[in-house]
Amino acid sequence: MIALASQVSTKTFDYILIHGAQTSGLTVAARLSEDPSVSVLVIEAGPANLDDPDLRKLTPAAFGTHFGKPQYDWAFQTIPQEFCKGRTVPFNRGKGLGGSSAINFFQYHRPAKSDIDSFGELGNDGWNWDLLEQYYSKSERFIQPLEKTDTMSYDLAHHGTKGPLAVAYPSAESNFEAPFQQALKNVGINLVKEPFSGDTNGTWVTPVTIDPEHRVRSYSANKYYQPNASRENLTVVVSAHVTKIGTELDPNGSATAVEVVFKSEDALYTVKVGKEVILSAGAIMSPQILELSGIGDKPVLEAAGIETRVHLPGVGNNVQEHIFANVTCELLPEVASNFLNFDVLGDPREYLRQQELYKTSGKGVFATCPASIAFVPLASISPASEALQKSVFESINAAVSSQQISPGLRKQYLLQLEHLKEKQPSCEFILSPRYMPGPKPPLPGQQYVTVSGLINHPFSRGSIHIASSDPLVPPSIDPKYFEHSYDLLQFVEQIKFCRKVLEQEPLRKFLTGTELLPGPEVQTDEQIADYIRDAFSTTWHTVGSCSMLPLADGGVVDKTLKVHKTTNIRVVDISVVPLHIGAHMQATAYAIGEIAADIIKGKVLKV
Ligand SMILES: Cc1cc2nc3c(=O)[nH]c(=O)nc-3n(C[C@H](O)[C@H](O)[C@H](O)COP(=O)(O)OP(=O)(O)OC[C@H]3O[C@@H](n4cnc5c(N)ncnc54)[C@H](O)[C@@H]3O)c2cc1C
Repeated sequence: MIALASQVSTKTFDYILIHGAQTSGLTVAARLSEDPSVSVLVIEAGPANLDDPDLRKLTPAAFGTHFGKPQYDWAFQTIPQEFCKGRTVPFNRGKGLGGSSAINFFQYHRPAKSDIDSFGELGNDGWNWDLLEQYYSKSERFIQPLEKTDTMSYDLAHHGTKGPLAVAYPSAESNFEAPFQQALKNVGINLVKEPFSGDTNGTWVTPVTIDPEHRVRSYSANKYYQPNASRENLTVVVSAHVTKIGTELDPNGSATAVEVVFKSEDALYTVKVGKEVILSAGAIMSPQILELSGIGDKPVLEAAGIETRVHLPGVGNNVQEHIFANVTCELLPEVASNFLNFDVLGDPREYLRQQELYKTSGKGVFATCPASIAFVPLASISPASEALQKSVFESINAAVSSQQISPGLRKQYLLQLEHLKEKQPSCEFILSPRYMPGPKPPLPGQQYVTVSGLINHPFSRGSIHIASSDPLVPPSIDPKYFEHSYDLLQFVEQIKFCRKVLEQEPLRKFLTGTELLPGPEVQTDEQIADYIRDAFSTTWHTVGSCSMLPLADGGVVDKTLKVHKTTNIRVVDISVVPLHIGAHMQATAYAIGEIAADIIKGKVLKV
C-alpha cells in the first residue's frame, strides 16, 4: 500500500529500500515481501504516477516528451566537459515509481557473456554469465510474436517466460528492419541467431518492454509493484526525499545503519532499520546518499562539510557511460508511405490520426519502436582498427608500467584490452526511422532515417560527487567524456561506418542522397570528431559509481552488494556494475534486483 510519511514515521521496518521504487529496487521489494514475516518499506522521492495517462501514453512515439517535467524527470546536467569544448550534457533520469524504467526507450536485451564474466574476473567470485543468465530469465516473461518475421531471431531456450516483466517484439515493424539487416550483411555483419545466449556479435531486432496484451509500458511499477500492492508487509511512501542514512560505528570503524531520514513536503521524518538498508537510488543518486551519510572519500566529504563516518574512496568514482551520435539522411518522399516513420507525427493532425489508429487497432507509428540494432567489434567495421588498437595498447601499457593508474583501474584496462584483442563487440549501431535531435533542424514535412553509433566500452572514467551538504542540491556529474583519446577515435570510425551502411542497398534506394547530419561539409576525421563533440548525447546508461570491486581496487560494494566497512547497507542498482557492458541496461538492472533478493534470502552467493 501507499502510505503517508506520517504513517511510517518512527516505525521500524526490516528492510528499508531507499528510492527502492526504481528498476532494481522494486524488484527486490517485491521479492523480499514474498515472505509475510518480514516488513519492507520503499521510499521514493517522486510521485507514484501510477495509471498516469501521460505516462501510459509514453509509447515510442512519445520518447522524451517527459523530459524536463519534474513529476517524471530529475533533468540533471553534467558539469562543463573539458574534452568537449566545455559542453554541459543533459542527463535525464526517471523520477517516481519505476524510476528510469518508467521513462526509458523500451529496448530490452542482454549483453555479451564476456561482459558479465568480467564482473567475476575483477574479484567478485560467483558473478558470471551462468549466474546472470538464470536471473535474466527469472525476471522476463517473453511473449512470442503472433507472426514471426524473417528479421526476428530467437530461441525460447534462452528466454524467461514466467517472470513478471512482459517482453515482446514491437507489434509493428517500420519496414526498415529488413533493409537495415541486408545493408549490414553487405558489409559483413550477419544476423545473430539468439542474442540472449551471450553471443551478441551481429545484428538483430531486439524485443522491447511493451506489453502487447495491454498495449502499455512494461516496467517495474506495473509488473513488480502493482500486482503485490495489497501485501500488508509492503509499504511505499512517495514524494519522500531521503536525506541521510543514520549509522552507528563499532570499535573497528564498521558502520551499521540504524535509521533513514527523509524529507516530505517541508518536514523531516525518520524510520528505524530492523535489518538492512537497501540503496537503489540509481547511478546518480546512490553515491550522493552515501556521501550525505558520511560514507565516501574523506576529502570529498570534507569539501562539502560532511563528517566522515566511513572513509571509502571509491564512492562516486569509476563512472562509465555509453554515448551516441547520429548520421541522418533524407527519405525519398515517393517511398515514404511504405514505411512507418516517426517524423509524420510533427503534423498535429497526423499525430491524432496515428494515436486513434493505435487505440482502435494497435497499428501504425505508435505500434513500432526503433529496435534494429547491431553490436560488433571495431575490427569488423574499420580498416583503422589495428592501428588504433595498437596505440591504445601502447598508451595503456605505458600507463600501467609507470603506475600512473591505480591498481584497480589497471585490472579493468587489462580486461578491456583483452576484450579488444579477442574482438568482443564494443561498437553498437541503432537504426531509427526518424530525425534525431542534432545541431541542424529537420526540414518541415521531410522524413528522415538515422543510423546512430554508440560506444559501449569507454576507457574514460568520470565521477559523481556531492557538491553541497544540502540533499536537494543535485550532485556534480562529471563523466569526463573523451578524457581517454581512444573513445573519440573509435567513435569517429563508427560514424564513418554509419555512413557506409546508409550507402548500401537496399537502404540507399529509399534515400534522396542528401545527408542532414553530420552533413556533406563534415569529411575529415577531425571534422567528424568535432561533430561528435558538439552533437553526442548520453544514452542514460551510467554505471560504476558504486562499483562492485574489492576494497583495495576502489570498490564500494562486495560481491554480496554490501557496502564495504558497513554491516547492513547494500547498493542494488546498476551503479554497482564495475566495468561497462555492451547492452542497454534495464535487463541487467532487473537481474541485479533479482540476484540481490536471493542473496538476502541466503539462496545464492553465500559468504
Ligand atoms: C531516457 C532514458 C532512456 C533509456 N532507454 C533505455 C532502453 O531503451 N533500454 C534499456 O535497457 N535501458 C534504457 N535506459 C536505462 C535504464 O532504464 C536504467 O539503466 C535503469 O532503469 C536503471 O536506472 P538507474 O539505476 O539509474 O536508476 P533509476 O531507475 O533511474 O532509479 C532511481 C530512482 O531513485 C529515485 N531517487 C533519486 N534521487 C532520489 C532522492 N534524493 N530521494 C528519493 N528518491 C530518489 C528516483 O526518483 C528513481 O525512482 C534508459 C534510461 C533513460 C533515463
